[in-house]
Amino acid sequence: MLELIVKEQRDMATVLILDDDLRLNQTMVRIMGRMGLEADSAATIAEARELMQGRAYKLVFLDVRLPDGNGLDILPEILDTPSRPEVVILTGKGDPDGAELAIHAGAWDYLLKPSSVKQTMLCAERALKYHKQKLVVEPASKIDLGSLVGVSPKMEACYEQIALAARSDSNVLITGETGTGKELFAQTIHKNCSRREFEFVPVDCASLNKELIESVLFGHKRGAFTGAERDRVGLVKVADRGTLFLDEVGDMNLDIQKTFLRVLQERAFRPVGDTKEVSSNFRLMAATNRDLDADIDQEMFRQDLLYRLKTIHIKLPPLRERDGDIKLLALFRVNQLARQYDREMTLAPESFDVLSAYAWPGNVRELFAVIETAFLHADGAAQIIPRHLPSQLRVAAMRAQVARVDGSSVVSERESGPDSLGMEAVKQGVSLKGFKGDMEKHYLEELRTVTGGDIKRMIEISGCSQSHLYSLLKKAGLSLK
Ligand SMILES: Nc1ncnc2c1ncn2[C@@H]1O[C@H](COP(=O)(O)OP(=O)(O)OP(=O)(O)O)[C@@H](O)[C@H]1O
Repeated sequence: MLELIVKEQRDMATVLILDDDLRLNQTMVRIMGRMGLEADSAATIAEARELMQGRAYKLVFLDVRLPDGNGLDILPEILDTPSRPEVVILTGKGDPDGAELAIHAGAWDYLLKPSSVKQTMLCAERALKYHKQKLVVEPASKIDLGSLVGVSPKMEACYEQIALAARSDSNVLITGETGTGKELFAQTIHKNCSRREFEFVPVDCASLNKELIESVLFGHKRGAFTGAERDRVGLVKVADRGTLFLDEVGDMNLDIQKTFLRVLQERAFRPVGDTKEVSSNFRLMAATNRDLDADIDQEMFRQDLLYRLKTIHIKLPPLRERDGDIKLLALFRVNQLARQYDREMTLAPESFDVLSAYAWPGNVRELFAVIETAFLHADGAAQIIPRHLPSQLRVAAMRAQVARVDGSSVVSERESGPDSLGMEAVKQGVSLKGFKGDMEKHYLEELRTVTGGDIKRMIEISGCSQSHLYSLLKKAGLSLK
C-alpha cells in the first residue's frame, strides 16, 4: 500500500513542487496530500527560493524549463539547503539528457511527464525512504527526536544543540517562553545521552516551598522534624547516574541556590537531620522562562550558579517564530487525539489559516489545549472547522485578513498584540457601531471567498441561520457571488 500514514513528524515530509505548469502543480500537491504529505508549489525559481528560506523540505520535484531560468542551475542550491532534500527532476519527453545530467549533479531520480499517480507516489515514497536513511547515518541526526515535532529552520538549529548536548555530559540550561517545550527538550537530551538507562528526575522549583525544598531535594532522616516518620531519599540521590532536571530554576530561593552550588561542585550533600554526607553522580539540566541576567541585577539569582548552569545554553524560539510548525504540531495533536478517542478527524484548511494568524503567547501548550477543545467541540463532524476554534483565534485571523486587505493602518495580531485593532479604531475615533460594521463586512467577505459563496458552508462556518445570514449580507451590501 502506497499511502503513508502520518504518525509523527519523522514520518511527515514537506515537499516542494517547482513547475510552471499550474495544473500539474495542483495535481502533484493533491497526490502528496493523499500520501499524508504536506506540499507547497512554486512556479518560478524566485518563488521557490523564498519558500526554501522558511521551510525545511525533504523532497523537491523540479522542472527543468522554468520562466526565470533552468531548473538544473538551482539544483546545487537546493541540495545544499540545511534539510538536504532529495530532488526529483520532472522532465518532458524531449529532454532525456536533462534528466541524466541532473542525476549526475546529485538529483535522486527523474519522472517523465506526464507520469501516473502511482508512479509519482512510488517515486516520492522511495525518495523519502532514502532521505530518512541518509539522515540516520549522519551524526547530528542520529538523535531520536521521539515526539518532538518541528521542521522550521529555528527548530532544526535547536536539534543540532540537542545532538551536541547528548554527546556531552555538561550542564544544560534551556530557556524560552512558557510552553515552548523546555521539559520535552530536556527529556529528549536525556533519552539520547549515555545516562538514558537511569532516571530523568524533574524538580519543579516554583512549587516547592522554602521548608520543603531541602527535604525534597536532599532527603531526610526519620525524626528530623515533626512529621518525618521515616527516612526519605531526596531527588538528587534518585537522579544518581541519571539526570536531575531543575524546572523553573529562576524561582529557586537564594539559600537553596547557595547550597545547590556546593552540591554541584562536590556532587555530595547532607540529608536533613543526617550527620553523614551522601554522594550522587547526576547530570544537571535546568530550565526557566525568566531573564536570569535581569534577576542577577536584582540580586535574585546568583551569577556563579548561572555560569555553572549554562555550559550549554539552548534558547527555544517562541512558536510564532517557527515557520510552518504550527500546522505540523496541530496535525500531530489531532492525530494523537484521533487515536486516543478512536475517531476519524482532520483539520479543515481554513482552520490552518486561523491557527497561523494567532500569536500563541502560551506556545505549544496553548496550541495543544486549543486543538483538544476544538476536537471535543467537533464531536460528530469529520473535520475541525474554524467555528470549532475559540473566538479570540478567529478574531485574530480576521484582523490579519483586514490588515492584508487594507494594507495598512491596522496591523496583524502577530505583529501587534491582541488589543491593537480595537486600540487603533479608538485612536482613529471610530464608533463601536462603525467598528463592528467594518469587522462584520470583512468577515462576510472572507466567508464568501473561502466557501465560494456556498450558502450551506457559510451557515456551517458562521453558525448563523440562513435568514440571519441573508440579512447580514444585505446589510453589508454583499451578494453571494
Ligand atoms: N516541539 C514539540 N513537539 C511536540 N510537543 C511539544 C513540543 N513542544 C512542546 N510540546 C508539548 O507542549 C507541552 C508543553 O511543553 P513543556 O512542558 O515541555 O514546555 P515548557 O517550556 O517546559 O513549559 P513551562 O515553561 O510552562 O514549564 C507538552 O505537552 C509538550 O509535550
